[in-house]
Amino acid sequence: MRIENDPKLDFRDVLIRPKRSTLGSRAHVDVTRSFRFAHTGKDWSGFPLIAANMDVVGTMAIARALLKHGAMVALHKHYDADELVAFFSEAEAANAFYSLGTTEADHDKLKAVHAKSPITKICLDVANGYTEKFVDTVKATREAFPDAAIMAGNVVTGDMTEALILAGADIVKVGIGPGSVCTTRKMTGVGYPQLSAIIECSDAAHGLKGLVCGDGGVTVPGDLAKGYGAGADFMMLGGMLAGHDECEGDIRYEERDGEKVAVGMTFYGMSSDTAMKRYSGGVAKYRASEGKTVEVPYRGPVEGTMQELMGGVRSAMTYIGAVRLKEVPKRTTFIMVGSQLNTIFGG
Ligand SMILES: NC(=O)C1=CN([C@@H]2O[C@H](COP(=O)(O)OP(=O)(O)OC[C@H]3O[C@@H](n4cnc5c(N)ncnc54)[C@H](OP(=O)(O)O)[C@@H]3O)[C@@H](O)[C@H]2O)C=CC1
Ligand SMILES: Nc1nc2c(ncn2[C@@H]2O[C@H](COP(=O)(O)O)[C@@H](O)[C@H]2O)c(=O)[nH]1
Ligand SMILES: [K+]
Repeated sequence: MRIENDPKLDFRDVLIRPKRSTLGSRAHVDVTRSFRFAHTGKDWSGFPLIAANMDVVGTMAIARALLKHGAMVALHKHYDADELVAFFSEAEAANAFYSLGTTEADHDKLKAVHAKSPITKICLDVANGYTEKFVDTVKATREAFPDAAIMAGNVVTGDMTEALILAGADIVKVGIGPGSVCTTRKMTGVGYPQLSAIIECSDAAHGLKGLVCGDGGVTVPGDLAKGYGAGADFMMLGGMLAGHDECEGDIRYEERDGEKVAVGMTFYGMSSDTAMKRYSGGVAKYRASEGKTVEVPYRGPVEGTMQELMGGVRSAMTYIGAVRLKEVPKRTTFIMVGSQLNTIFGG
């Protein structure tokens, strides 16, 4: 047994210190980023936010809505091949990742879809990115799809970030246990505070010209700015994008003044009982669920939430004098805090 003593931080443990700047308006900052993917040499630019590959938010409708802002989506894994073929032949699929795990069936489906509609972005997603099997899957996928950008995870340490990039990933997905509907830390005791995970993994990735996506744990728009400040090239969001018209969750309605109004929407982890019942016929005997099922408030079109998220990032940039999103990590000084929000009137 060993104990590591240096502090490891979560989003809530820090704030960003303001800095003198010449920026006069939040309209004067540029939130787009341009990247060259290490393995394909191809360029991408846009707003580096990715909707998580979860049933409720990793949807084709979210992809279409986010594309307007140059943002992305990792589609959930449960569309059938025909739907995927049709979607990936649309222009709206430009910023969408095809997501899959490590099973043979997953990979056969990807090949079948790719043969009809070329896939240019692949998200290899498993709960535990530390297994040999996963590294082998990344290598095999890189060989089979030399021209596709590959995002792979999840991991939380520099060593494994490097291993996945060397195996063929362009983007490493970072986060074990920070998610809004995640119970991995509670069930297993395993995890890593998300801000530190992003700082350490991005440092490792950037040394190899790789990129990272901070996945999970964003609870307020400010966490997005902190993630970019910590070095995340992309940030992935689940819960913050749930509850919208473009989602695939069940809506709950209430009668109000004789009218039926939408009030809530289901949202669940991909390792929850709900997901396992739906896709695997239940929870296997030797494992426990590692996700929750919750109801989030119904929030209308995702457009409003995107404006809040992007507006928060723009404002953060003016506070630290970053004209372009790329400058944010260089201009970020985190200060450790005992409390970050005044909750007298709620969160
Ligand atoms: N970022 C995070 O913290 C987490 C994210 N998730 C999300 O939920 C999805 C579904 O998760 P889930 O169904 O649990 O598994 P996955 O889809 O990740 O993968 C399951 C495969 O990995 C094997 N495996 C080995 N160790 C583990 C482990 N500790 N946890 C999970 N699988 C393991 C499983 O074998 P076997 O079943 O035989 O053990 C199975 O073959 C994930 O793909 C991910 O998107 C889930 C948990 C954590
Ligand atoms: N441990 C679990 N993690 C999960 C599960 N389903 C999804 N996830 C992870 O959460 C993020 C989204 O986080 P959020 O805080 O933005 O909501 C997602 O991308 C996955 O990595 C789960 O069942 N268990
Ligand atoms: K995910």
